[in-house]
Amino acid sequence: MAELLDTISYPEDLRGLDAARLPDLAEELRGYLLESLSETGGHLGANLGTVELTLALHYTFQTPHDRLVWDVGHQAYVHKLLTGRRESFGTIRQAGGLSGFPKRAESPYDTFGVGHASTSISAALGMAQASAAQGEERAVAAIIGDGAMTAGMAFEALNHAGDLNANLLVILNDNEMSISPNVGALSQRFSRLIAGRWYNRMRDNADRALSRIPGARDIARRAEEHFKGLITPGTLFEELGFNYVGPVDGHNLDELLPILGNLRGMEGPRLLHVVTRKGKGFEPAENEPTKYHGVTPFDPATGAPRKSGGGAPAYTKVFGDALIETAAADERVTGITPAMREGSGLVEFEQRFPERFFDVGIAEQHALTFAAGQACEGLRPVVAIYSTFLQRAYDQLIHDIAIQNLPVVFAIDRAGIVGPDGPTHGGNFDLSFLRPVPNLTLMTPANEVDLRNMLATGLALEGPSALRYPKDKAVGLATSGPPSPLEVGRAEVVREGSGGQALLVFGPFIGPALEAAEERDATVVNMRFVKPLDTALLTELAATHRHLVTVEENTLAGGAGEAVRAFLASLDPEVRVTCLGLPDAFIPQGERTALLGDYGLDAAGMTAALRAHTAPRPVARECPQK
Ligand SMILES: Cc1ncc(C[n+]2csc(CCOP(=O)(O)OP(=O)(O)O)c2C)c(N)n1
Ligand SMILES: CC(=O)[C@@H](O)[C@H](O)COP(=O)(O)O
Ligand SMILES: [Mg+2]
Repeated sequence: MAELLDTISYPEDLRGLDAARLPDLAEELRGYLLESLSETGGHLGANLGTVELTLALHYTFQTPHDRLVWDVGHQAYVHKLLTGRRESFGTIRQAGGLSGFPKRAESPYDTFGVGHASTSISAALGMAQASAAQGEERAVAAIIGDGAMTAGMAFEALNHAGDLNANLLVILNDNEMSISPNVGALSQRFSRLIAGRWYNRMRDNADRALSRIPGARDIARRAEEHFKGLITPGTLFEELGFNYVGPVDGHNLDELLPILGNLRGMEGPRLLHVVTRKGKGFEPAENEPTKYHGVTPFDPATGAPRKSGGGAPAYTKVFGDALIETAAADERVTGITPAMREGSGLVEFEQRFPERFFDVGIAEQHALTFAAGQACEGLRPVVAIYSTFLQRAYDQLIHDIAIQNLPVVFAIDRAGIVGPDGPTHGGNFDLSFLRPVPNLTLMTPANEVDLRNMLATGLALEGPSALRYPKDKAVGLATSGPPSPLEVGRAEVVREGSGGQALLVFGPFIGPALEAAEERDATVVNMRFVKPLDTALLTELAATHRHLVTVEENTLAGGAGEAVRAFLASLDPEVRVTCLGLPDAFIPQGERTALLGDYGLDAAGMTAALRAHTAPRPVARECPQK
């Protein structure tokens, strides 16, 4: 039952409640989250951990006039439930449904579109500065987790906020977790502080004792500030110009409400350090916060997933196993992840090679240049990174790695369509932004055997390389034998056809391509390398094939198909090239297989492309006479 929650559609309804009712509402929200997400899946742990904080924020801040900017935004489901989206909450992360992250187009309460970490303070600072410049009286708060606080961008923003002396509240939601347990020196200091709650009790006891001695409290306060500086990171924030308050219990509304009420009215940069528990109120999630960071539909009674895995391993696991095999054979190999140990398949690698595993936190730029430094000293670093998050370190890839031609291997996961996470997490662009980079070898495995061999290929190169693969199960081939290097720039003819047409696939499309090739007796080629292209094979094909269809799970703009088309245009303009890939758009959220079909990246789409060959060539439009 959620009789209180049923009365709340918007924050003004919430603010009409007596504060004493809020703990009951918190419990109803937790029950609602568990029930709904047990059906749909989603980011469970972080949302259970921010129930009270979200209530307190919408209760004390005059939203939407006041601005709340969520960092990453995966923890903003309660925010959505309280801002007019309870009825549609069951559609979250599904095609046509609510986004899993705050999205400006979705609600005026969603002040900034997020999904990638560590942007909230910058955006909130921009809003605070603009509001002040326009004479708008409004409170602005960024809510950032301890994981997101490990990114350099967060400190760039703190530094600037202190410089501007901006009216900005930063709320650090510290649950000692990223997706994995949080990493970094700052996180360790936070943990000691939280563990050191004795610090607060000791201070309160001393305060009471000294209050009876005139003047003693001032001396003690100064001593305390010094002492606090010795053991709390609050000093770090205070050095950046922030008034640090905390740590406070992020589940205690009696603490949160007055503190947020006071901080809202204060001026200048303030930072409230809030301590929460990821997964709060649901024992399985409290006990295994990493496992319950992102969940598929589950049994709310036990937390067990409704559907078990099974079938061929995901490419992520194929990569993780191959990295272990290559590292076992070559002690120079290291594995580096920017805070995505589980998602990138490195859990077992860390267990096998703890001294060669590096989780650098949410710090993609640092991850790449750290790898560059390792490579300078003869190591063979492998950076395991999602395509979408690699976007954040593009300059490091070019400037620190490619220009110096350093042997860093990029194992790019979640390439192409990601599904429920939607546009902010799409891996649509990596072929386009990597192809122009000199010195870089760019590979698209078509199956698990290719993936293993391409890892070995990259590790054998003296310069940078990248292999990219989707969030999907592998095709299920036997992977006997150790990963072994391929001949760089050589494609694999999978089917010899005599119909004068060919399907050239970049990635795991051989199955649907073979299906589509039957009807017209088309040739099927596993291209394997986007860079360098197998131009010798393309030259050979062009002599006997008058229509080539390229297939890639990447935006067409600047993609692999364009490389093929450019080469053939220079060779024989009469050869027709049809490119299948993603449009010039951000791919919406939805179910991955359905989305692949929507864009013709399946057997039906390839068949249609081959059939179109008989269609008359589009007549070039007459250029209008000047
Ligand atoms: C730039 C970037 N890198 C990685 C991620 C993947 N990611 C999503 S949430 C998360 C952990 C965030 O930890 P924290 O900010 O502490 O939030 P919590 O889940 O603990 O509430 C990570 C690494 C991301 N969203 N953005
Ligand atoms: C919020 C965030 O960025 C991550 O939790 C991301 O959703 C993980 O994606 P996967 O579920 O594909 O690992
Ligand atoms: Mg955290």
